Amino acid sequence: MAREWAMDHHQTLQSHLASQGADADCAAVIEALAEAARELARQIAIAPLSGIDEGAATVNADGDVQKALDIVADNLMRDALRRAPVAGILSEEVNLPETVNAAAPLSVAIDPLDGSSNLQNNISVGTIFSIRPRGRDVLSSFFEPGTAQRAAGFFVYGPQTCLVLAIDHRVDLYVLHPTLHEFILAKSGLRIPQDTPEFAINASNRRHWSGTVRNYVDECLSGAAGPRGRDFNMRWIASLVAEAYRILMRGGVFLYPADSRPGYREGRLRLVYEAHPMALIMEWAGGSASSGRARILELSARSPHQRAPLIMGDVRLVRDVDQLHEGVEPLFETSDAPLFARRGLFR
Ligand SMILES: O=P(O)(O)OC[C@H]1O[C@](O)(COP(=O)(O)O)[C@@H](O)[C@@H]1O
Ligand SMILES: [Mg+2]
Ligand SMILES: [Mg+2]
Repeated sequence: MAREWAMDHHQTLQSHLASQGADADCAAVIEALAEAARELARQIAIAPLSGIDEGAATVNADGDVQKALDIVADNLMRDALRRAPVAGILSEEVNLPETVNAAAPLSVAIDPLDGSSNLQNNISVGTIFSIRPRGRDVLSSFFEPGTAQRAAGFFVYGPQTCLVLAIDHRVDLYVLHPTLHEFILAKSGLRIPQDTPEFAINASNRRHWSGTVRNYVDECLSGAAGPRGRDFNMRWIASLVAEAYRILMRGGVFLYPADSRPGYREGRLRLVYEAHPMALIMEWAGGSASSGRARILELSARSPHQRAPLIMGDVRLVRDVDQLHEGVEPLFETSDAPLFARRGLFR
């Protein structure tokens, strides 16, 4: 007999949200996303991942090459959100936020397919989302700090399709049951395991990093004999959702810092639909997320696709990186950049 998750009496996403008294509008948005994710998981499973049949390459608002599945994912997610109580949608794949129903209470920022630059390798990819109250107008919801988020989460399309959901100050894990076709609660109240000596960074960028980041990684690499006094393990999956999932399961720290390459002076990851939702998930699972100089949840974007450095995971490991930044002038980010102010371009 194969082993299965001890799925909590087959409690579905819908029944669990209702039993926990989740806000009805938030629940409707999450359920709409889950429906789209079920279909996206199915399409990923049958699509060519190699890029062979993809036709002409297009680029998104940020200049990233779009894969055919990026477009499929974007259409599925935005179609689903248009049927939910949503005022506006900001998608990685679209230049400007879309207005859906200006009177609706919530707005959603979304990375429809995260990790897609490595899709051809059949690694885990995912969908990241951030649910926020509608601001004075549709645009302004996306320029609030991350503390304004009502809920956030990500789906992983991997060996198992799952949903990690941060809502009402807890983080729950649901797994898509392959025959019931429902997201079933697998664990409520995830907590990041502490003191796991493990870091994740794309070390091929070492020559572009600041001295601070280089110092931190060198200290980890020097192991038990070095200043951190422990042997560290290293991981790099190149898929943010898979890295975040690993941290929730095993602990450790993830870094995508700013570096000196053109276009990377504020890091690679996008603040509103990558760093903000991951930061909420980390904090509500007992961890933290920082840019090295500020708490990610306190940063506001100056433009929809604003980037930010992201260091996330175990509170103590994130604090070690923050401490190395103390008193060191920013090398790449300028301190007058609106990323460091409370509001940005549209105000
Ligand atoms: O290829 P790099 O520079 O290591 O970057 C990997 C990072 O880029 C991303 O793929 C960016 O996300 P998208 O695939 O949504 O653009 C993250 O998932 C991942 O952490
Ligand atoms: Mg992404
Ligand atoms: Mg993406």
